[in-house]
Amino acid sequence: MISLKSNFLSNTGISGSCSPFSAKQRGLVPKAPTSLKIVALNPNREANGSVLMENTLQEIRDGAAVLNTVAGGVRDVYGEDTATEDQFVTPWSLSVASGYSLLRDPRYNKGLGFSDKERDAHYLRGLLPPAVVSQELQVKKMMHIIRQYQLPLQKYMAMMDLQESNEKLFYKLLIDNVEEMLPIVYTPTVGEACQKYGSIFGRPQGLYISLKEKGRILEVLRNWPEKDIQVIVVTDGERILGLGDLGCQGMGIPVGKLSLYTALGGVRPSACLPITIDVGTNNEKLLNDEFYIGLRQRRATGQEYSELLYEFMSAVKQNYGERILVQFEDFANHNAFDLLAKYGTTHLVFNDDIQGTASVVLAGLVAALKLVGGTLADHRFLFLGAGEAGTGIAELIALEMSKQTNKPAEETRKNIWLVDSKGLIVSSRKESLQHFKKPWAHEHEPLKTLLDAVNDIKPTVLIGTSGVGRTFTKEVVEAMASFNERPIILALSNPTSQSECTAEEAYTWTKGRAIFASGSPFAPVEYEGEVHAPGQANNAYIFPGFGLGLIMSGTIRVHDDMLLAASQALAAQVTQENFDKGLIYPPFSNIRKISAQIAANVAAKAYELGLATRLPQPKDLVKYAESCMYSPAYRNYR
Ligand SMILES: O=C([O-])CC(=O)C(=O)O
Ligand SMILES: [Mg+2]
Repeated sequence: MISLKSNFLSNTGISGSCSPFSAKQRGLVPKAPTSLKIVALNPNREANGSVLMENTLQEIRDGAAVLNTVAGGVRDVYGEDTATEDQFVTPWSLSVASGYSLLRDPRYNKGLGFSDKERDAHYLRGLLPPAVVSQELQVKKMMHIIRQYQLPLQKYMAMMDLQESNEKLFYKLLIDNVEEMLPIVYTPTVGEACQKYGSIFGRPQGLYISLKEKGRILEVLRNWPEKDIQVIVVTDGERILGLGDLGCQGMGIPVGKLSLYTALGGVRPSACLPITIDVGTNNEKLLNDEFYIGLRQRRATGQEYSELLYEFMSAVKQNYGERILVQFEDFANHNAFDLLAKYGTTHLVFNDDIQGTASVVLAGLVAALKLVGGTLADHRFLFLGAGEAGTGIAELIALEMSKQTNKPAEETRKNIWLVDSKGLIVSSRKESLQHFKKPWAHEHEPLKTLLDAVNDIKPTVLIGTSGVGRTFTKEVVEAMASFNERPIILALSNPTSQSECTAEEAYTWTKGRAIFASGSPFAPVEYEGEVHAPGQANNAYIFPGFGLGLIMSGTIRVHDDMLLAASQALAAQVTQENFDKGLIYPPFSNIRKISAQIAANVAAKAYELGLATRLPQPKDLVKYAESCMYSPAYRNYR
């Protein structure tokens, strides 16, 4: 039996679980202007937890008080109890705030979007000025306000305020203006927001689990008002973008990633839970900052760290079940690989920095082949940076090459070279290398600098995953252009300040010949009369659709083939028109359609591998993905 409980319930003291009382006994018709109730009947009692059921419950949570649509099983009982007594065998009740509290409730608030009828029915008369406006006009007005702010951080804060006051308007605005607003709610601005998180936020946006909560994590999870969570994005704040250890202030990242889960991937907001695990920070500046919001101690490591993470992962599974997706985000290398390996076999986990980035970059490379010719195996790849992103991408390219050529990965890896802070990774360094670098230690004389490596290896593709800005120098880029007609240059580190080179540098130094994409967005560049629009090789293309695919199919484990499936789906979305502009990614303006394609491909792979538990498999997975997507349009509250 599903118990449905929302934050409103805790406000009104009405239980969300099955009640032994009849509809009338429970007084389903609101008498006072403090609360209204919706009763949801189980539309499919035999198949508890079925998609039909979940869609129904989702509708309720997403602001639908108009629920006569699904098999007559769910009814709006505002002012009229139309269900017969025996229909209330297994009811759930959901109370929705009315009047003043409704306006303060971000999930249901519509501001001036409330119609006159709704204002009468929901005790809003006089609480709003008389004008009634459409959601479209509200978006237009908000965009007008946001565009007047000079600083990206001001825009970011305006967006966070909107999310806190009118969630549907926030998502509609974000979806309808995705290319303009992505750099605000996401990289690069979210990086600055994290750096200043302590001073700019008052309201909690996610769960904080610190060492203080050790032994009580399950209890903490249960404090979160939403119960039906489908995806968690969790960070421990140790490597926030390329900005390093921001401790507890890393919370901006899970919050931002999850708002993209909804806006780009259509996962409903109430199913998303941002979490920051606070084991301390080694950032001296934060430790000495009197306004720092986290634990004032150096990072716990070793057993203390693993025990907390183990308790967290166990509590998550215990509370939300086998199908909860946990996305690891911005952990430092030394924990990221271990966590993925440790929990990959027991939980539905996904590391966005290792796997999401790999999938998006592979898609871009596959698309780029249309511009440069050849197969993946015909190219040579050189990375600057051998951490999560670098080795993750390298591994996925090697896997794809090995599938295409029928050669073992040990063989295909030989086309891929990595440079770290000590120079080219070569076999003579093997002993002192971290385990994730070892597969890339090929036979070669040691080379100290990136420039030496570029000149020696002569890569066709240069990929920056170093987290260090301006490391693709003029000499490096010019060298790439000297032996490649169209050098592929990907400067992936975030935010913009950490990008290995700018779009302008890439196009200027290659005399307009580069195929360039970056992790953070760059504006189009004009070079000798021609406009070059750089692509954004950011995992935001992948994780929302990837997650949706896992969730909608009830997948219980992530498999590398699903990353390849996501990659293929994304690469297939690049049109001739995009190629003509030198683009290797489709524009973000189509992202919901793209996410549906990715979700469908990922789900299809999950069914093929026997890892999907939601049966039977829907016939048309793309249509199904689209039908699962959250809509930010206002509902009518009758
Ligand atoms: O957040 C982003 O823009 C991409 C990413 O995962 C990272 O840089 O860690
Ligand atoms: Mg990340």
